[in-house]
Amino acid sequence: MIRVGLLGCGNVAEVIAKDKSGINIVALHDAVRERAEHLSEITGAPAYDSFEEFIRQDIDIVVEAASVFAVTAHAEEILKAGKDIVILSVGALAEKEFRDHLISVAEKEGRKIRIPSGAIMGLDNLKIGQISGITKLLLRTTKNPRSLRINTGERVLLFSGRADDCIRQYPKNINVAVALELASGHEVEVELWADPAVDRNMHEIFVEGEFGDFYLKIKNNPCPENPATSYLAALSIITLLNNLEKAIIIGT
Ligand SMILES: NC(=O)C1=CN([C@@H]2O[C@H](COP(=O)(O)OP(=O)(O)OC[C@H]3O[C@@H](n4cnc5c(N)ncnc54)[C@H](OP(=O)(O)O)[C@@H]3O)[C@@H](O)[C@H]2O)C=CC1
Ligand SMILES: O=C([O-])CC(=O)C(=O)O
Repeated sequence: MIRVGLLGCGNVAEVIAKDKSGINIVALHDAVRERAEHLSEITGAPAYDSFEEFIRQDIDIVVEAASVFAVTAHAEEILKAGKDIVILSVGALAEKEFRDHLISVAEKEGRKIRIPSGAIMGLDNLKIGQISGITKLLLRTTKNPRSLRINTGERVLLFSGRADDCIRQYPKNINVAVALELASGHEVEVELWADPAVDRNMHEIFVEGEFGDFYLKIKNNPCPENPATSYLAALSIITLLNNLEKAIIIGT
């Protein structure tokens, strides 16, 4: 059974920890000790105060659900320790130099970097952009101002531009833009809106290309303790882990 280490023990990790589908969590680490200890009570897995101690454990795959900064700080070491990694804070890979370096480390070590679909649908077939022309790729994300930690009584456009610039400004809110970019192999135009009238995290994706066009709108329920994070992101990781060893792979 695959041995999973959780790097980051916040909202997403708690949903994973409480899942009953048989995920084998063997080690926990969080910058905030109490959070790792809380998940230790739920899972029975030990919580490690230091990352170095955590990564020495007998783990097959580390699930990162911490922060963009955690990926920058630890992803290379995780791969070099002989473990695969699931990266939810995929915004860390917006920087091409870092991304290429990490991929070359994974290749050298014979390990895999897995990017879950996270808070959106449609990432699977968008990979056709790697072999076929895409002429438009726009992500319009709308969240309640509370999620974005701002105060406004009306709908307001906070950002319009490139994904790498947006994730630099909103590292906890727009990882999906970078996931879209990596899947499709194309730059994504990003709009980030704050709207007090919405209570769910909404992502609209507009794509046009040689294949035709599609429009996708998803209205995500937030995680219980963190309105910025969609519950779907945690479900996406649980599903990824459950499918790792299956003989049939569904979706592009
Ligand atoms: N790709 C996608 O579609 C999605 C990506 N995300 C991303 O997933 C991540 C997890 O989300 P969520 O569970 O809601 O976040 P939370 O803030 O609830 O939990 C993250 C935990 O990780 C800790 N942490 C942060 N950096 C480090 C580090 N370097 N080493 C150890 N622990 C660390 C945090 O501590 P502290 O509070 O002190 O920082 C916090 O306890 C976020 O980066 C979020 O932006 C979320 C949803 C969708
Ligand atoms: O959870 C969401 O809706 C999306 C999100 O925070 C992110 O992409 O970082």
